[in-house]
Amino acid sequence: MAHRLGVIADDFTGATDIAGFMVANGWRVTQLIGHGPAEVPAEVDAVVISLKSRSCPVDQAVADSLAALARLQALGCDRFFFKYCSTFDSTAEGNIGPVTDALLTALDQDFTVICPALPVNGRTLCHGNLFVNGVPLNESGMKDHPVTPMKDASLPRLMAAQANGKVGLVDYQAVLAGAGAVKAKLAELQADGINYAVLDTLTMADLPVLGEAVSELQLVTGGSGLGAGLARHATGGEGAALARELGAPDAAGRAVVLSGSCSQMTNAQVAAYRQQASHRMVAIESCLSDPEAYTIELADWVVAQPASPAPMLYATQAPDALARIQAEYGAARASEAVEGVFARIAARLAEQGFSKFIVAGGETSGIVTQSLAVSGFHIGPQIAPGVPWVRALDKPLSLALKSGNFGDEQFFAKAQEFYHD
Ligand SMILES: Nc1ncnc2c1ncn2[C@@H]1O[C@H](COP(=O)(O)OP(=O)(O)O)[C@@H](O)[C@H]1O
Ligand SMILES: O=C(O)[C@@H](O)C(=O)COP(=O)(O)O
Repeated sequence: MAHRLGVIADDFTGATDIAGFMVANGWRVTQLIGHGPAEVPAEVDAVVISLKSRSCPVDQAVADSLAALARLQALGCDRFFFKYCSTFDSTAEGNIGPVTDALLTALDQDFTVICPALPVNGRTLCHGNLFVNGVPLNESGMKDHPVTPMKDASLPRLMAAQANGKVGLVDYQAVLAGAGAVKAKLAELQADGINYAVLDTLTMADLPVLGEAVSELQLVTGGSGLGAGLARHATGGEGAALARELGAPDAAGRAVVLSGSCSQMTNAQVAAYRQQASHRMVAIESCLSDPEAYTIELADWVVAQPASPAPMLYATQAPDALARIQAEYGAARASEAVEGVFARIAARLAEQGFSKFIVAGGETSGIVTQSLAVSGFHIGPQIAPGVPWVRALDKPLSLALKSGNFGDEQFFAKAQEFYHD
């Protein structure tokens, strides 16, 4: 019987990111949310479960990930992929280390790989250090992330700080030498008692090589690039067009843009879209003081705007403004308040017939998707690398869930070019 890959993704944009890349490389993929259906179509090559475990308490992240593992096993998966961010979003407490350790233990394994690289979006790995568009991770915009500011670029150090095992490296020389050399290096590291092997990666062409080298591991961990590599190695890229068709958005029904990311790229996207469409800023004071009334006010505003281009609500702030807000209200309190208002607005607009939600931000996408109560997604065409349109399995709703730093400045407008009758 063919193998089926089970993917445990630590946030919703990450889940659609890897699902989109696997579909673009020829795999048939179903994405499930929370307690979705107990069965998936027989021909599915991979099942992706979207969690919201990136920045929750460690115990909860571990429990949710183990529950997802059990569910994937029940769905016939026999190999597993822990998907985290291409910028390794985590802290010294976790959650990448503890979740990886728990999954290894549950699978009775002691060895896996670490590969967040996604070269098409500028995430590369060299000598174990993670770069974003050529800049070390800790000098990139990720140093100012509201929830997981990244202060180091060394994956061996970042992993060692939050996991129990030992970290080793498969350096780029081995990757250049091909899948056989990578396999040999992995075997050597494992024999030396290493538990996690960081995989250097500089180009998209490296990913099928790595996909081949790790295809027999019970558990791999990393970003959507490695997912693309596994699918490409398995299929040679055949079958992608058919898989994409299922998830394209319908022209019927209204759309809204909800931006809760404060990343550099989202700031640029919001600035560009402000020139093109009706827009309104979400005020933190009102989110905190009277979220119910504010939700109604903002949703009514959206409904009153012209339908096309889709109106935009944004909480997006530049780093200095965000720092002021966080100093005044507390980072966790402020972000929860903003997320709560976006969740309520999405539910209210769906009740009023909105059928397309273009959402910026991983946490924001998670809360919006939960609030729309969908059980899972068909994966559609990619608007930008790592951002496919997805269509709910059980209701007429389409979503574009954009990771903070993905897409170019015209992303919000581009997303609206994919509708079909
Ligand atoms: N104006 C704001 N004030 C405080 N927190 C905010 C503001 N805007 C957004 N946030 C919070 O910042 C976090 C951004 O995370 P996320 O949605 O994952 O975006 P990204 O993908 O860029 O990481 C969310 O929890 C969001 O609610
Ligand atoms: O791997 C990635 O970069 C994305 O899939 C992702 O997880 C990004 O997270 P957010 O920036 O929080 O959306």
